[in-house]
Amino acid sequence: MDLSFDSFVLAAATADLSDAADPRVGEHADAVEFRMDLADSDPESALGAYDGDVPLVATNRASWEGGDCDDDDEDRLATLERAAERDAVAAVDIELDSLLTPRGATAADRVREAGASVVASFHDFEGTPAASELRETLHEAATVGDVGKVAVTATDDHDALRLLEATNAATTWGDTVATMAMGEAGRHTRAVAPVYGSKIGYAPVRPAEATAPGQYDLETLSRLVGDLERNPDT
Ligand SMILES: O=C1C[C@@](O)(C(=O)O)C[C@@H](O)[C@@H]1O
Repeated sequence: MDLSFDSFVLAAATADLSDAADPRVGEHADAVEFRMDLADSDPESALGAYDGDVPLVATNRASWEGGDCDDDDEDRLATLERAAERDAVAAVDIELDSLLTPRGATAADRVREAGASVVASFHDFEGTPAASELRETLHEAATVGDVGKVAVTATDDHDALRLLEATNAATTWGDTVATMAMGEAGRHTRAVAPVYGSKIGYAPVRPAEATAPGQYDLETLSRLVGDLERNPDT
C-alpha cells in the first residue's frame, strides 16, 4: 500500500491491529501506526493476519527511546525489515539514533527496497531543545528519513512556540517533517503544527489508550486539524 506524506497524514496509533476495523479509523484516519513494541500478542503474526485496507506505519520503539522493545538493534531492526515486506506496511518508523549507524542505514535501504517509506524519529521526553538544535535535528532526520519526525516535551509556551517555529523553518527549507510537543503545555501543537507543515499526527482510537502524553483522541484531532487547515486558494 502507498502512503504519501506530501500532505498531512493522521495516523491512528494502536498496539492492537483489530483497531484498524474501528469505524472511527475509516472515518478519520489516513493510516494506522502499529506500535509493535506495545502489542500484547506476537506483532508479526498480527501483521500476517492483517487484511485491512488502511495503510500501516510499523513502529517497534526501542526501550532506550521511550518504547517497550528491549531487543538489541539487530533483532529490532530485522523485525522492522520483515514488517516492511508486508504489502499493508506503507512506512516504517526507525529511530534517528539507529539510522545514524551502519546497521540502521542498511535497514533504511531494505525498507525502501521493500517499497515502504522511512520515518526517522527523535524523541525528547524531558524537554524541548534550543531552536538551533531543533532545526539541526529536524534537518538531519529529514535527510536520513523520508519524513523527519521530532517529538519533544513542552513545559511552557516558549517550548511550544520554538517547536512550531522549527517546523515552519524546516518546511520552508523543503524538508518533510512531522512534529509535536508532548505534554499538556504542548498538546495544542498537535493541531497547530500541521498548519506550519507537519505531515504526520498521531492519535489513539480510544482516548484511554494514548501512546504518548497529551494526545487528542482520533476524532478530536481530526476535527481540530481540519478546522485549522488553511485554504490553499487564499
Ligand atoms: O513517535 C511518535 C509520536 C508519539 O510519541 C506522539 O507524541 O504522538 C506517538 C508515538 O506512537 C509515535 O511513534
